[in-house]
This record gives sequence, C-alpha cells and structure tokens, in this order.
Amino acid sequence: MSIIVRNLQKRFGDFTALDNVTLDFPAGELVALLGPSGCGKTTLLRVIAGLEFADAGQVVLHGEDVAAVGARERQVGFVFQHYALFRHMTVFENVAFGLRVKPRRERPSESVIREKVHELLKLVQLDWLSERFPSELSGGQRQRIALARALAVEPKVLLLDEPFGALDAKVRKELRSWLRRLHDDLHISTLFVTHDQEEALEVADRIVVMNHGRVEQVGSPQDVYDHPQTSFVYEFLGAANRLQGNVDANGFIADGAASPISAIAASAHFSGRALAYVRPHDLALYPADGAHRDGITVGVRRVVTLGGSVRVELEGSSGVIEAELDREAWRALKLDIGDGVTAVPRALRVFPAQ
Ligand SMILES: Nc1ncnc2c1ncn2[C@@H]1O[C@H](COP(=O)(O)OP(=O)(O)OP(=O)(O)O)[C@@H](O)[C@H]1O
Repeated sequence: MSIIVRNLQKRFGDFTALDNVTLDFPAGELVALLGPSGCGKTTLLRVIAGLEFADAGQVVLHGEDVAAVGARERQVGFVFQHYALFRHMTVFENVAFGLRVKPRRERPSESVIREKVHELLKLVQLDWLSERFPSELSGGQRQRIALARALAVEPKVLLLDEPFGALDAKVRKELRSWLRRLHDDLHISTLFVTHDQEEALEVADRIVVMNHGRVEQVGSPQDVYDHPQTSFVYEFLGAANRLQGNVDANGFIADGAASPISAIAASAHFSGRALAYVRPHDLALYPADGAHRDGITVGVRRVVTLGGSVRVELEGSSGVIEAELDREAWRALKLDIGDGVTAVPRALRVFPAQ
C-alpha cells in the first residue's frame, strides 16, 4: 500500500512538531525516517497510524484519504521501541491477540489461529519459544515477537518506531539485517524510525532526513550520503570535516589558509562566507613540498589504526580535521607526528554560511 502525506502540520502548544511535511512512499518500500531527537519522527508515524491527529494536511493510504478512518481500521501494524508485549500472556497468546479480538464475523477459527501464529513464529525464527512468557525472553527476541504480533493482522503498512533502540549494539546489528531479509520476503510498505544513521544507510531502500519538523532530504542511502543537499544532512549522515571560510572567484579559502582550493570554484553558485564539508575518506594527503597546492596545509597530530584503515588527525590554522586512508597508503607516505602535509579534498561541498 502506498503512503502519501501532504502538507502535514502539527503543533503541541507553541511547539511545531511537523512543519508542512509532504512525502510520497511507493508501495513495498522499506523507508527509514532519520533525524535527531525531537525532530518529529514519532509524531509523523503516529499521525499516519491515526494515533494522533494533524492540525492540517492529509494522510492518504493506498489512494484513500484516511481522515475519517480510525486507527483500528487503517490496517497499520505498529512496533515501538519498548516492547509492548502483554506480560501475563505467553508468546503464542501475544501473537494470537490481534486475531482473537477481531469482531466475531472476521475472527478466524481456533485451528486457523494456531496455524497462523506458528507460521509467524517460524517467520521470525522463534517458534521454539511459543510457550514462554515475555520476561523469559531476551530484548532482541521480544522485539521479534512484537513484530510477529504486528504482522498477525496482515497490516498493509508497518510502522516501526526505533524497534531496536533499546538493544545493545551487536544485537541491533543482527536484527537490522534480519529485518531487511524479512522485508525482502514480505514487501510490506514499512516506515522505520531511527536516529542511527548507520542503521538507516544499511537497511533502507530510501531515507527521509528530518530536522525541526521539516523534511531536509529524501533519497536512496547512496544519494543522501554522496549528495547531501544541506549542511545539516552533510553533518548528520556520516563523518564530515567542516571548514569555515570564504568563497570567491578563485574558489574556497579556509580561514587562516594561505591559498584557495580552486576545484570548487565552478560548483559554488555564491560568494561570501561559507561552510565547506569534506568526508575523511575524501581527503588525499601529500607531503607539504609545495607540489600539491589545491588543498590546505596541516600538521599530523595523531594517528589511530582502526582495522584496515588509518585515521589521521591533522591540525592547521583552520582547526583540526580528520583523514581516513587505508594502511598501505598511509605507510607509503612515510609521515610522522608533527610532519607537515597538504590535505587535498577529492570532493568538497560548500554551503553559504547561515
Ligand atoms: N503529546 C505531546 N505533547 C507535547 N509535546 C509533544 C507531544 N508529543 C511530542 N511532543 C514534542 O514534539 C517534538 C517531536 O517529538 P517526536 O516524538 O515526534 O520526536 P522524535 O523525532 O521521534 O524524537 P525521538 O528520537 O527523541 O523519539 C518533541 O519536541 C516533543 O517534545
């Protein structure tokens, strides 16, 4: 089922939680809603689910404006960060719950319920836990059961609000690839709230980046990572070095730098104060022998080896920046702490300073 929201506006007192949000999600996608705490992600999910009402705007599910459709009738499955399993019910009964409370004429027979619940428990690979109570499960298992319970009523849309947020990093990582596989099998249109950019980049077909109740950018993970449209998206997604300076006809000149980086001259459509961004892996390092001029002069301050790559902290008149290169490339440079280098950005994005 496709999900469209148009011009959604939601205020809590003086605070604007959703500010003219318009989004269009094609059916069957796994979409991550990504943004810092308080940017309106949960509010957007709750409005789509019918648990909260917008002050203005429209929610259209599969072509139908659902303004007059109650939460129960929207065929939306919801999984929250904190497992909302019923503590006094077994795993089996938790998953069966949504089927048992259906109106009598829609309620499946007991044998169909049994079959369906076991099928769902197999799908989340926890059939062997069906007689346990929630307190006898790990956090990751509880979230998988919560998902099985949400799936029991055959929702057309799945809304997941930081479903793995309360779990430790390792379990979280396992569950995110598990969720991806599950989605590939089921293809239910899914909105997945997270404030973890790595999670969004790894799992989603499409990412919506939100900030202060507004949509900053929508695109594939690759697109939002490689082509951030705003300085906020650049900083929020992935590591980024930020340089303050000025743009003029010669290019970008970082504060305190002796010469400009001219490579960006053509791509900057403005002049004046600017913020320039470069990812650590997009910085090439050269000995500061004057041969490479299109960069900034810095000194090596600290070197950290992380698995196959090396993170180099560099300090110059424009502050501290980081470069990341593979071990071999670093070794070949034969540099030591304190040595001078020219750091040349392979990709630099400039935005007008606000
Ligand atoms: N019922 C409410 N009454 C008043 N303010 C609210 C209410 N619900 C949410 N807010 C406020 O609206 C803003 C957006 O909240 P929301 O829960 O949507 O953010 P979020 O992006 O999901 O954040 P988090 O990642 O921390 O869960 C927050 O500042 C929050 O305090």
